[in-house]
Amino acid sequence: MQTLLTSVQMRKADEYTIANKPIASVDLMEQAAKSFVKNFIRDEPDAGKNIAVLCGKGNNGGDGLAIAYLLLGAGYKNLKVYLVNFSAQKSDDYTINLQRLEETRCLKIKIDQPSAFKNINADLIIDAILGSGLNKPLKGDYLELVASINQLNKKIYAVDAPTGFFAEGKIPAPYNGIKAYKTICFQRPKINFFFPESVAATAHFEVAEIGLDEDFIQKSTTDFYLIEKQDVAERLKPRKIFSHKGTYGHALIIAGNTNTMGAALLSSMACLYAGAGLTTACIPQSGLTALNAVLPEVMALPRDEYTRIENPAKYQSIAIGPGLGVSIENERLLESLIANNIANNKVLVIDADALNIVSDRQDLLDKLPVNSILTPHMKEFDRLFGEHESWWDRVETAKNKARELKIVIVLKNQFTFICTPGGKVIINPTGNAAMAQGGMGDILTGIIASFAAQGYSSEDAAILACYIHGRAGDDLAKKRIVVTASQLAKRISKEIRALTGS
Ligand SMILES: NC(=O)C1=CN([C@@H]2O[C@H](COP(=O)(O)OP(=O)(O)OC[C@H]3O[C@@H](n4cnc5c(N)ncnc54)[C@H](O)[C@@H]3O)[C@@H](O)[C@H]2O)[C@@H](O)CC1
Repeated sequence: MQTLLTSVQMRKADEYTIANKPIASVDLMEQAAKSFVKNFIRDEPDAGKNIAVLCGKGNNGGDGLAIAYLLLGAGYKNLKVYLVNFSAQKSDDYTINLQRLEETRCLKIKIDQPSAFKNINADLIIDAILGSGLNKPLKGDYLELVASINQLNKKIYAVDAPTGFFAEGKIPAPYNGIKAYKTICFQRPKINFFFPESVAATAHFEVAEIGLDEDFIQKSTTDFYLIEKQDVAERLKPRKIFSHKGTYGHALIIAGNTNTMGAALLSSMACLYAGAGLTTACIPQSGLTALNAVLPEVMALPRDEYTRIENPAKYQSIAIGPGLGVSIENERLLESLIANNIANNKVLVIDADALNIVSDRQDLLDKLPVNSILTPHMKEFDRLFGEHESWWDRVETAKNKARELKIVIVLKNQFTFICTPGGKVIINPTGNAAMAQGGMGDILTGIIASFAAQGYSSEDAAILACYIHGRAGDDLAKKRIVVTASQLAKRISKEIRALTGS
Protein backbone atom coordinates (compact mmCIF):
# COMPACT_ATOMS: atom_id res chain seq x y z
CA MET A 1 0.00 0.00 0.00
CA GLN A 2 1.35 3.42 -0.84
CA THR A 3 1.91 5.78 2.05
CA LEU A 4 0.54 9.27 1.38
CA LEU A 5 2.60 12.05 2.89
CA THR A 6 2.03 15.66 3.86
CA SER A 7 3.98 18.46 2.13
CA VAL A 8 6.36 18.73 5.07
CA GLN A 9 7.04 15.00 4.93
CA MET A 10 7.58 15.17 1.17
CA ARG A 11 10.15 17.91 1.71
CA LYS A 12 11.90 15.61 4.18
CA ALA A 13 11.87 12.87 1.54
CA ASP A 14 13.49 15.35 -0.89
CA GLU A 15 16.16 16.19 1.68
CA TYR A 16 16.76 12.56 2.55
CA THR A 17 17.11 11.60 -1.12
CA ILE A 18 19.60 14.40 -1.78
CA ALA A 19 21.61 13.48 1.31
CA ASN A 20 21.63 9.72 0.74
CA LYS A 21 21.50 9.14 -2.99
CA PRO A 22 24.05 10.28 -5.52
CA ILE A 23 21.78 13.04 -6.78
CA ALA A 24 22.07 16.81 -6.30
CA SER A 25 19.06 18.99 -5.56
CA VAL A 26 19.18 20.63 -8.98
CA ASP A 27 19.32 17.20 -10.67
CA LEU A 28 16.28 16.09 -8.72
CA MET A 29 14.55 19.18 -10.04
CA GLU A 30 15.67 18.26 -13.55
CA GLN A 31 14.25 14.77 -13.02
CA ALA A 32 10.94 16.29 -11.86
CA ALA A 33 10.85 18.56 -14.90
CA LYS A 34 11.59 15.65 -17.26
CA SER A 35 8.77 13.58 -15.75
CA PHE A 36 6.37 16.50 -16.08
CA VAL A 37 7.39 17.17 -19.68
CA LYS A 38 6.99 13.52 -20.69
CA ASN A 39 3.38 13.48 -19.50
CA PHE A 40 2.68 16.95 -20.85
CA ILE A 41 3.91 16.09 -24.36
CA ARG A 42 1.79 12.93 -24.34
CA ASP A 43 -1.27 15.10 -23.58
CA GLU A 44 -0.33 18.09 -25.74
CA PRO A 45 1.62 16.81 -28.73
CA ASP A 46 0.99 19.96 -30.82
CA ALA A 47 4.30 21.81 -30.45
CA GLY A 48 2.92 24.82 -32.30
CA LYS A 49 0.65 25.93 -29.46
CA ASN A 50 1.24 29.17 -27.59
CA ILE A 51 2.30 28.26 -24.08
CA ALA A 52 2.70 30.56 -21.10
CA VAL A 53 4.84 29.17 -18.26
CA LEU A 54 4.34 31.10 -15.05
CA CYS A 55 7.15 30.72 -12.54
CA GLY A 56 7.40 31.83 -8.92
CA LYS A 57 10.81 32.20 -7.30
CA GLY A 58 10.88 29.04 -5.18
CA ASN A 59 11.55 25.47 -6.25
CA ASN A 60 8.15 25.21 -7.90
CA GLY A 61 9.21 28.12 -10.11
CA GLY A 62 12.55 26.35 -10.60
CA ASP A 63 10.63 23.37 -11.92
CA GLY A 64 8.74 25.71 -14.25
CA LEU A 65 12.01 27.09 -15.68
CA ALA A 66 13.44 23.59 -16.18
CA ILE A 67 10.19 22.54 -17.85
CA ALA A 68 10.33 25.57 -20.19
CA TYR A 69 13.93 24.68 -21.12
CA LEU A 70 13.01 21.08 -21.88
CA LEU A 71 9.90 22.01 -23.86
CA LEU A 72 11.93 24.43 -25.99
CA GLY A 73 14.37 21.62 -26.64
CA ALA A 74 11.45 19.40 -27.66
CA GLY A 75 10.41 21.96 -30.30
CA TYR A 76 7.71 23.92 -28.43
CA LYS A 77 8.92 27.23 -29.86
CA ASN A 78 5.90 29.42 -29.10
CA LEU A 79 6.61 29.41 -25.43
CA LYS A 80 6.95 32.40 -23.13
CA VAL A 81 8.09 32.40 -19.55
CA TYR A 82 6.49 34.81 -17.07
CA LEU A 83 8.66 35.45 -14.02
CA VAL A 84 6.40 36.27 -11.08
CA ASN A 85 8.43 38.76 -9.11
CA PHE A 86 6.39 39.35 -5.97
CA SER A 87 9.03 38.39 -3.44
CA ALA A 88 12.71 39.16 -3.02
CA GLN A 89 13.74 35.64 -2.02
CA LYS A 90 14.60 33.06 -4.61
CA SER A 91 15.77 29.48 -4.29
CA ASP A 92 19.21 28.34 -5.45
CA ASP A 93 17.81 25.86 -7.94
CA TYR A 94 15.55 28.58 -9.34
CA THR A 95 18.62 30.74 -9.94
CA ILE A 96 20.53 27.91 -11.64
CA ASN A 97 17.63 27.13 -13.95
CA LEU A 98 17.11 30.80 -14.77
CA GLN A 99 20.76 31.12 -15.79
CA ARG A 100 20.41 28.10 -18.04
CA LEU A 101 17.33 29.61 -19.68
CA GLU A 102 19.25 32.90 -20.25
CA GLU A 103 21.39 30.96 -22.72
CA THR A 104 18.38 30.27 -24.92
CA ARG A 105 16.28 32.65 -27.03
CA CYS A 106 13.27 32.04 -24.83
CA LEU A 107 11.15 35.12 -24.26
CA LYS A 108 11.00 36.01 -20.56
CA ILE A 109 8.61 38.58 -19.17
CA LYS A 110 8.80 39.89 -15.62
CA ILE A 111 5.55 40.25 -13.73
CA ASP A 112 6.08 42.88 -11.03
CA GLN A 113 2.40 43.46 -10.50
CA PRO A 114 -0.70 41.38 -11.28
CA SER A 115 -1.98 43.80 -13.92
CA ALA A 116 1.08 42.95 -16.05
CA PHE A 117 -0.51 39.58 -16.83
CA LYS A 118 -3.46 40.59 -18.99
CA ASN A 119 -4.39 40.02 -22.62
CA ILE A 120 -1.77 37.38 -23.05
CA ASN A 121 -1.87 35.24 -26.13
CA ALA A 122 -1.70 31.67 -24.83
CA ASP A 123 -3.49 28.44 -25.68
CA LEU A 124 -2.09 26.69 -22.65
CA ILE A 125 -0.78 27.80 -19.29
CA ILE A 126 1.70 25.96 -17.10
CA ASP A 127 1.34 27.00 -13.47
CA ALA A 128 4.60 26.88 -11.50
CA ILE A 129 4.03 29.90 -9.26
CA LEU A 130 3.69 28.18 -5.88
CA GLY A 131 3.63 24.45 -5.22
CA SER A 132 3.86 22.39 -2.10
CA GLY A 133 5.68 25.22 -0.31
CA LEU A 134 2.35 27.02 0.22
CA ASN A 135 2.13 27.79 3.91
CA LYS A 136 -0.57 30.46 4.12
CA PRO A 137 -3.66 31.39 2.10
CA LEU A 138 -3.14 33.51 -0.99
CA LYS A 139 -3.61 37.24 -0.63
CA GLY A 140 -2.59 40.55 -2.19
CA ASP A 141 -0.70 40.36 -5.48
CA TYR A 142 -0.75 36.55 -5.64
CA LEU A 143 -4.51 36.44 -5.18
CA GLU A 144 -5.07 39.11 -7.82
CA LEU A 145 -2.76 37.39 -10.30
CA VAL A 146 -4.39 34.00 -9.76
CA ALA A 147 -7.86 35.53 -10.27
CA SER A 148 -6.81 37.09 -13.57
CA ILE A 149 -5.22 33.82 -14.74
CA ASN A 150 -8.44 31.91 -13.94
CA GLN A 151 -10.47 34.54 -15.78
CA LEU A 152 -8.62 33.77 -19.01
CA ASN A 153 -10.39 30.38 -19.03
CA LYS A 154 -7.40 28.62 -20.56
CA LYS A 155 -6.38 25.03 -20.11
CA ILE A 156 -3.98 25.08 -17.18
CA TYR A 157 -1.47 22.38 -16.26
CA ALA A 158 -0.22 22.72 -12.69
CA VAL A 159 3.25 21.62 -11.67
CA ASP A 160 3.06 19.45 -8.52
CA ALA A 161 0.14 21.43 -7.02
CA PRO A 162 -2.08 24.25 -8.29
CA THR A 163 -0.98 27.60 -6.85
CA GLY A 164 -3.01 28.23 -3.69
CA PHE A 165 -4.00 24.59 -3.13
CA PHE A 166 -3.22 23.11 0.28
CA ALA A 167 -2.04 19.55 -0.19
CA GLU A 168 -3.61 18.39 3.06
CA GLY A 169 -6.03 19.73 5.68
CA LYS A 170 -9.36 21.41 5.17
CA ILE A 171 -9.73 22.91 1.68
CA PRO A 172 -11.02 26.45 2.24
CA ALA A 173 -14.33 27.24 0.58
CA PRO A 174 -14.68 29.06 -1.70
CA TYR A 175 -11.40 27.90 -3.23
CA ASN A 176 -9.42 30.87 -4.53
CA GLY A 177 -6.33 29.29 -6.09
CA ILE A 178 -5.48 28.28 -9.64
CA LYS A 179 -8.20 26.20 -11.29
CA ALA A 180 -6.21 23.66 -13.23
CA TYR A 181 -7.34 21.26 -15.90
CA LYS A 182 -4.69 18.81 -14.76
CA THR A 183 -2.04 18.61 -12.08
CA ILE A 184 1.03 16.51 -12.68
CA CYS A 185 2.39 15.96 -9.19
CA PHE A 186 5.59 14.38 -8.05
CA GLN A 187 6.09 10.89 -6.61
CA ARG A 188 2.87 10.76 -4.59
CA PRO A 189 -0.63 12.19 -5.04
CA LYS A 190 -1.48 14.98 -2.64
CA ILE A 191 -3.76 13.68 0.12
CA ASN A 192 -6.33 16.35 -0.68
CA PHE A 193 -6.71 15.18 -4.30
CA PHE A 194 -8.91 12.39 -2.90
CA PHE A 195 -11.31 14.84 -1.26
CA PRO A 196 -14.27 16.02 -3.39
CA GLU A 197 -13.57 19.72 -2.78
CA SER A 198 -10.29 19.40 -4.72
CA VAL A 199 -12.20 19.29 -7.98
CA ALA A 200 -12.37 23.10 -7.81
CA ALA A 201 -8.56 23.14 -7.95
CA THR A 202 -7.88 20.42 -10.49
CA ALA A 203 -10.22 18.46 -12.71
CA HIS A 204 -7.62 15.71 -13.12
CA PHE A 205 -4.40 14.66 -11.50
CA GLU A 206 -1.65 12.22 -12.24
CA VAL A 207 1.54 11.23 -10.52
CA ALA A 208 5.02 11.32 -12.07
CA GLU A 209 7.93 9.41 -10.55
CA ILE A 210 10.96 11.61 -9.88
CA GLY A 211 13.28 9.20 -8.10
CA LEU A 212 12.75 10.12 -4.44
CA ASP A 213 13.85 7.45 -1.95
CA GLU A 214 10.88 5.06 -1.85
CA ASP A 215 12.12 3.27 1.26
CA PHE A 216 12.13 6.53 3.19
CA ILE A 217 8.67 7.44 1.92
CA GLN A 218 7.19 4.03 2.72
CA LYS A 219 8.61 4.11 6.24
CA SER A 220 7.25 7.58 7.00
CA THR A 221 4.55 7.71 9.65
CA THR A 222 1.18 8.52 8.18
CA ASP A 223 -2.53 7.89 8.67
CA PHE A 224 -3.21 7.85 4.92
CA TYR A 225 -2.63 4.92 2.58
CA LEU A 226 -3.58 4.24 -1.04
CA ILE A 227 -4.57 0.76 -2.19
CA GLU A 228 -2.58 -0.61 -5.11
CA LYS A 229 -3.45 -3.54 -7.35
CA GLN A 230 -0.74 -5.71 -5.82
CA ASP A 231 -2.22 -5.24 -2.32
CA VAL A 232 -5.39 -6.85 -3.55
CA ALA A 233 -3.63 -9.60 -5.49
CA GLU A 234 -1.55 -10.46 -2.41
CA ARG A 235 -4.56 -10.62 -0.13
CA LEU A 236 -6.81 -12.72 -2.36
CA LYS A 237 -6.61 -16.41 -1.53
CA PRO A 238 -6.97 -18.76 -4.48
CA ARG A 239 -9.72 -21.38 -4.22
CA LYS A 240 -8.29 -24.68 -3.07
CA ILE A 241 -8.33 -28.14 -4.58
CA PHE A 242 -10.68 -30.52 -2.68
CA SER A 243 -12.59 -27.55 -1.30
CA HIS A 244 -16.37 -27.49 -1.10
CA LYS A 245 -19.11 -24.97 -0.38
CA GLY A 246 -18.44 -25.22 3.35
CA THR A 247 -14.88 -23.99 2.80
CA TYR A 248 -16.05 -20.58 1.66
CA GLY A 249 -18.43 -19.64 4.43
CA HIS A 250 -22.09 -18.87 4.78
CA ALA A 251 -23.30 -15.27 4.47
CA LEU A 252 -26.69 -14.03 5.59
CA ILE A 253 -28.10 -10.95 3.86
CA ILE A 254 -30.98 -9.35 5.74
CA ALA A 255 -32.44 -6.95 3.24
CA GLY A 256 -35.39 -5.95 1.06
CA ASN A 257 -38.94 -4.88 1.66
CA THR A 258 -42.13 -4.93 -0.38
CA ASN A 259 -41.05 -2.09 -2.66
CA THR A 260 -37.32 -2.51 -2.32
CA MET A 261 -36.77 -6.20 -2.99
CA GLY A 262 -34.24 -5.33 -5.68
CA ALA A 263 -31.76 -4.25 -3.02
CA ALA A 264 -31.89 -7.71 -1.43
CA LEU A 265 -31.49 -9.40 -4.80
CA LEU A 266 -28.53 -7.22 -5.76
CA SER A 267 -26.72 -7.72 -2.45
CA SER A 268 -27.28 -11.47 -2.57
CA MET A 269 -26.18 -11.65 -6.19
CA ALA A 270 -22.95 -9.78 -5.40
CA CYS A 271 -22.36 -12.08 -2.45
CA LEU A 272 -22.65 -15.12 -4.73
CA TYR A 273 -20.38 -13.76 -7.42
CA ALA A 274 -17.74 -12.73 -4.86
CA GLY A 275 -17.44 -16.37 -3.89
CA ALA A 276 -19.29 -17.13 -0.63
CA GLY A 277 -19.94 -20.87 -0.31
CA LEU A 278 -23.52 -20.34 0.76
CA THR A 279 -25.73 -17.28 0.70
CA THR A 280 -29.04 -16.94 2.51
CA ALA A 281 -31.30 -13.94 1.96
CA CYS A 282 -33.58 -12.97 4.80
CA ILE A 283 -36.44 -11.24 2.97
CA PRO A 284 -40.19 -10.69 3.40
CA GLN A 285 -42.51 -13.43 2.16
CA SER A 286 -43.54 -11.19 -0.75
CA GLY A 287 -40.09 -11.45 -2.28
CA LEU A 288 -39.76 -15.23 -2.32
CA THR A 289 -40.94 -15.71 -5.90
CA ALA A 290 -38.56 -13.07 -7.18
CA LEU A 291 -35.64 -14.55 -5.25
CA ASN A 292 -36.31 -18.10 -6.42
CA ALA A 293 -36.75 -16.96 -10.01
CA VAL A 294 -33.74 -14.64 -10.21
CA LEU A 295 -31.23 -16.24 -7.86
CA PRO A 296 -31.94 -19.94 -7.50
CA GLU A 297 -28.55 -20.43 -5.80
CA VAL A 298 -29.59 -18.29 -2.85
CA MET A 299 -31.51 -19.79 0.06
CA ALA A 300 -34.39 -17.89 1.60
CA LEU A 301 -35.19 -17.12 5.19
CA PRO A 302 -38.65 -15.51 5.16
CA ARG A 303 -38.88 -12.48 7.41
CA ASP A 304 -41.93 -11.22 9.25
CA GLU A 305 -42.37 -8.77 12.08
CA TYR A 306 -41.52 -11.44 14.66
CA THR A 307 -38.39 -12.75 12.98
CA ARG A 308 -35.35 -13.39 15.09
CA ILE A 309 -32.37 -15.08 13.50
CA GLU A 310 -32.29 -18.63 14.83
CA ASN A 311 -28.81 -19.97 15.34
CA PRO A 312 -26.87 -16.94 14.02
CA ALA A 313 -23.65 -18.80 14.79
CA LYS A 314 -24.02 -20.78 11.58
CA TYR A 315 -23.30 -17.68 9.49
CA GLN A 316 -19.75 -16.41 9.21
CA SER A 317 -21.00 -12.97 8.26
CA ILE A 318 -24.30 -11.16 8.48
CA ALA A 319 -25.11 -8.07 6.43
CA ILE A 320 -28.15 -6.02 7.30
CA GLY A 321 -29.72 -2.98 5.73
CA PRO A 322 -30.12 -2.75 1.94
CA GLY A 323 -33.75 -1.84 1.19
CA LEU A 324 -34.67 -3.02 4.69
CA GLY A 325 -36.97 -0.19 5.78
CA VAL A 326 -36.92 1.54 9.12
CA SER A 327 -39.39 0.04 11.59
CA ILE A 328 -39.56 -0.96 15.21
CA GLU A 329 -39.38 -4.63 14.19
CA ASN A 330 -36.21 -4.08 12.17
CA GLU A 331 -34.77 -2.11 15.05
CA ARG A 332 -35.38 -5.07 17.38
CA LEU A 333 -33.90 -7.45 14.83
CA LEU A 334 -30.75 -5.37 14.56
CA GLU A 335 -30.51 -5.08 18.33
CA SER A 336 -30.71 -8.85 18.74
CA LEU A 337 -28.06 -9.36 16.06
CA ILE A 338 -25.71 -6.96 17.76
CA ALA A 339 -26.12 -8.86 21.03
CA ASN A 340 -25.73 -12.24 19.30
CA ASN A 341 -22.75 -11.27 17.22
CA ILE A 342 -20.87 -9.99 20.23
CA ALA A 343 -21.35 -13.45 21.72
CA ASN A 344 -20.37 -15.26 18.52
CA ASN A 345 -17.61 -12.97 17.32
CA LYS A 346 -18.99 -12.93 13.75
CA VAL A 347 -18.66 -10.09 11.27
CA LEU A 348 -21.66 -7.80 11.08
CA VAL A 349 -21.98 -5.50 8.05
CA ILE A 350 -24.34 -2.58 8.64
CA ASP A 351 -25.62 -0.62 5.66
CA ALA A 352 -28.42 1.67 4.47
CA ASP A 353 -31.58 1.48 6.62
CA ALA A 354 -29.73 -0.40 9.34
CA LEU A 355 -27.44 2.63 9.57
CA ASN A 356 -30.49 4.89 9.75
CA ILE A 357 -31.81 2.79 12.62
CA VAL A 358 -28.49 3.19 14.44
CA SER A 359 -28.63 6.95 13.84
CA ASP A 360 -31.83 7.06 15.89
CA ARG A 361 -30.46 4.62 18.46
CA GLN A 362 -27.01 6.01 19.20
CA ASP A 363 -26.73 3.67 22.19
CA LEU A 364 -26.30 0.80 19.71
CA LEU A 365 -23.05 2.32 18.43
CA ASP A 366 -21.24 1.55 21.66
CA LYS A 367 -22.58 -1.99 21.62
CA LEU A 368 -21.36 -2.85 18.11
CA PRO A 369 -19.28 -6.01 18.04
CA VAL A 370 -15.57 -5.36 17.52
CA ASN A 371 -14.70 -5.45 13.80
CA SER A 372 -18.22 -4.67 12.64
CA ILE A 373 -18.23 -2.92 9.27
CA LEU A 374 -20.31 0.23 8.68
CA THR A 375 -20.77 1.31 5.05
CA PRO A 376 -22.28 4.82 5.04
CA HIS A 377 -22.38 7.29 2.21
CA MET A 378 -21.98 10.94 3.13
CA LYS A 379 -25.56 11.56 4.24
CA GLU A 380 -25.78 8.35 6.26
CA PHE A 381 -22.46 9.18 7.87
CA ASP A 382 -23.60 12.66 8.90
CA ARG A 383 -26.86 11.25 10.26
CA LEU A 384 -24.81 8.87 12.39
CA PHE A 385 -22.06 11.18 13.59
CA GLY A 386 -23.32 14.75 13.02
CA GLU A 387 -23.14 17.28 10.20
CA HIS A 388 -19.72 18.05 8.73
CA GLU A 389 -18.83 21.14 6.74
CA SER A 390 -15.88 19.61 4.95
CA TRP A 391 -14.75 16.19 3.82
CA TRP A 392 -11.51 16.62 5.76
CA ASP A 393 -13.51 16.96 8.99
CA ARG A 394 -15.77 14.05 8.02
CA VAL A 395 -12.81 11.75 7.41
CA GLU A 396 -11.23 12.87 10.70
CA THR A 397 -14.42 11.88 12.51
CA ALA A 398 -14.55 8.55 10.65
CA LYS A 399 -10.95 7.85 11.60
CA ASN A 400 -11.55 8.66 15.25
CA LYS A 401 -14.84 6.73 15.47
CA ALA A 402 -13.35 3.63 13.83
CA ARG A 403 -10.56 3.67 16.38
CA GLU A 404 -12.79 4.46 19.36
CA LEU A 405 -15.47 1.86 18.50
CA LYS A 406 -12.94 -0.69 17.14
CA ILE A 407 -14.87 -1.04 13.91
CA VAL A 408 -14.23 -0.55 10.20
CA ILE A 409 -15.98 2.42 8.60
CA VAL A 410 -16.28 2.38 4.82
CA LEU A 411 -17.09 6.01 3.99
CA LYS A 412 -18.28 5.83 0.40
CA ASN A 413 -17.45 8.40 -2.27
CA GLN A 414 -15.68 8.66 -5.62
CA PHE A 415 -12.61 7.68 -3.61
CA THR A 416 -13.86 5.60 -0.69
CA PHE A 417 -12.16 6.02 2.69
CA ILE A 418 -11.75 2.80 4.68
CA CYS A 419 -11.09 3.72 8.30
CA THR A 420 -9.72 0.95 10.47
CA PRO A 421 -9.67 0.19 14.21
CA GLY A 422 -5.91 0.81 14.07
CA GLY A 423 -6.45 4.43 12.98
CA LYS A 424 -5.54 4.08 9.31
CA VAL A 425 -7.38 5.83 6.50
CA ILE A 426 -7.07 3.56 3.47
CA ILE A 427 -8.14 5.20 0.22
CA ASN A 428 -9.56 3.17 -2.64
CA PRO A 429 -8.51 4.50 -6.05
CA THR A 430 -10.94 2.55 -8.25
CA GLY A 431 -14.45 3.52 -9.36
CA ASN A 432 -15.95 6.17 -11.60
CA ALA A 433 -18.96 8.36 -12.26
CA ALA A 434 -20.61 5.79 -14.56
CA MET A 435 -21.29 3.83 -11.36
CA ALA A 436 -23.36 6.64 -9.84
CA GLN A 437 -26.67 4.79 -9.88
CA GLY A 438 -29.02 3.15 -7.37
CA GLY A 439 -28.04 -0.32 -6.22
CA MET A 440 -24.25 0.17 -6.30
CA GLY A 441 -24.05 0.35 -2.50
CA ASP A 442 -26.13 -2.84 -2.18
CA ILE A 443 -23.56 -4.60 -4.37
CA LEU A 444 -20.67 -3.38 -2.23
CA THR A 445 -22.37 -4.64 0.92
CA GLY A 446 -22.88 -8.05 -0.68
CA ILE A 447 -19.22 -8.30 -1.68
CA ILE A 448 -18.01 -7.29 1.78
CA ALA A 449 -20.29 -9.87 3.42
CA SER A 450 -19.03 -12.48 0.97
CA PHE A 451 -15.36 -11.87 1.73
CA ALA A 452 -16.04 -11.74 5.47
CA ALA A 453 -17.85 -15.10 5.21
CA GLN A 454 -14.82 -16.54 3.41
CA GLY A 455 -12.66 -15.78 6.41
CA TYR A 456 -10.99 -12.51 5.45
CA SER A 457 -10.56 -10.03 8.30
CA SER A 458 -13.00 -7.09 8.33
CA GLU A 459 -10.25 -4.73 7.18
CA ASP A 460 -9.24 -7.01 4.30
CA ALA A 461 -12.86 -7.71 3.34
CA ALA A 462 -13.44 -3.95 3.03
CA ILE A 463 -10.20 -3.36 1.09
CA LEU A 464 -10.85 -6.21 -1.34
CA ALA A 465 -14.51 -5.38 -1.82
CA CYS A 466 -14.00 -1.66 -2.47
CA TYR A 467 -11.15 -2.21 -4.90
CA ILE A 468 -12.83 -5.01 -6.85
CA HIS A 469 -16.18 -3.20 -6.91
CA GLY A 470 -14.52 -0.08 -8.37
CA ARG A 471 -12.33 -1.99 -10.77
CA ALA A 472 -15.29 -3.92 -12.16
CA GLY A 473 -16.99 -0.55 -12.67
CA ASP A 474 -13.90 0.90 -14.36
CA ASP A 475 -13.65 -2.01 -16.77
CA LEU A 476 -17.35 -1.87 -17.63
CA ALA A 477 -17.25 1.92 -18.04
CA LYS A 478 -14.65 1.69 -20.81
CA LYS A 479 -17.52 1.06 -23.22
CA ARG A 480 -20.50 2.52 -21.36
CA ILE A 481 -21.76 5.83 -20.05
CA VAL A 482 -23.49 4.11 -17.16
CA VAL A 483 -22.83 0.84 -15.37
CA THR A 484 -25.83 -0.75 -13.68
CA ALA A 485 -25.61 -2.61 -10.40
CA SER A 486 -26.67 -5.92 -12.00
CA GLN A 487 -24.00 -5.59 -14.69
CA LEU A 488 -21.42 -4.93 -12.03
CA ALA A 489 -22.45 -7.88 -9.87
CA LYS A 490 -22.03 -10.26 -12.78
CA ARG A 491 -18.54 -8.92 -13.46
CA ILE A 492 -17.18 -9.50 -9.93
CA SER A 493 -16.00 -13.08 -10.29
CA LYS A 494 -14.15 -12.21 -13.52
CA GLU A 495 -12.33 -9.39 -11.74
CA ILE A 496 -11.32 -11.65 -8.87
CA ARG A 497 -10.09 -14.20 -11.35
CA ALA A 498 -8.03 -11.56 -13.19
CA LEU A 499 -6.50 -10.38 -9.92
CA THR A 500 -5.62 -13.79 -8.54
CA GLY A 501 -4.77 -15.40 -11.82
CA SER A 502 -6.48 -18.53 -10.56
N1 LIG B 1 14.37 19.17 -4.02
C1 LIG B 1 13.14 19.59 -3.85
O1 LIG B 1 12.79 20.14 -2.80
C2 LIG B 1 12.21 19.41 -4.96
C3 LIG B 1 11.13 20.29 -5.04
N2 LIG B 1 10.34 20.26 -6.08
C4 LIG B 1 9.42 21.40 -6.31
O2 LIG B 1 9.51 22.31 -5.27
C5 LIG B 1 8.22 22.71 -4.86
C6 LIG B 1 8.29 23.21 -3.46
O3 LIG B 1 9.21 24.27 -3.49
P1 LIG B 1 9.40 25.31 -2.33
O4 LIG B 1 9.47 24.61 -1.04
O5 LIG B 1 10.53 26.18 -2.70
O6 LIG B 1 8.06 26.13 -2.31
P2 LIG B 1 7.21 26.84 -3.45
O7 LIG B 1 8.01 27.03 -4.66
O8 LIG B 1 5.94 26.09 -3.55
O9 LIG B 1 6.90 28.25 -2.78
C7 LIG B 1 7.96 29.20 -2.61
C8 LIG B 1 7.84 29.94 -1.32
O10 LIG B 1 6.69 30.75 -1.32
C9 LIG B 1 6.35 31.12 -0.01
N3 LIG B 1 4.90 31.08 0.18
C10 LIG B 1 4.17 30.09 0.72
N4 LIG B 1 2.86 30.40 0.72
C11 LIG B 1 2.77 31.63 0.15
C12 LIG B 1 1.68 32.48 -0.12
N5 LIG B 1 0.43 32.15 0.17
N6 LIG B 1 1.93 33.67 -0.69
C13 LIG B 1 3.19 34.01 -1.00
N7 LIG B 1 4.27 33.25 -0.76
C14 LIG B 1 4.06 32.06 -0.20
C15 LIG B 1 7.03 30.15 0.89
O11 LIG B 1 7.98 30.82 1.67
C16 LIG B 1 7.66 29.13 -0.06
O12 LIG B 1 8.85 28.60 0.38
C17 LIG B 1 7.35 21.51 -5.12
O13 LIG B 1 6.02 21.83 -5.25
C18 LIG B 1 7.97 21.00 -6.42
O14 LIG B 1 7.39 21.70 -7.49
C19 LIG B 1 10.67 19.41 -7.21
O15 LIG B 1 11.56 20.08 -8.00
C20 LIG B 1 11.26 18.11 -6.75
C21 LIG B 1 12.45 18.35 -5.95
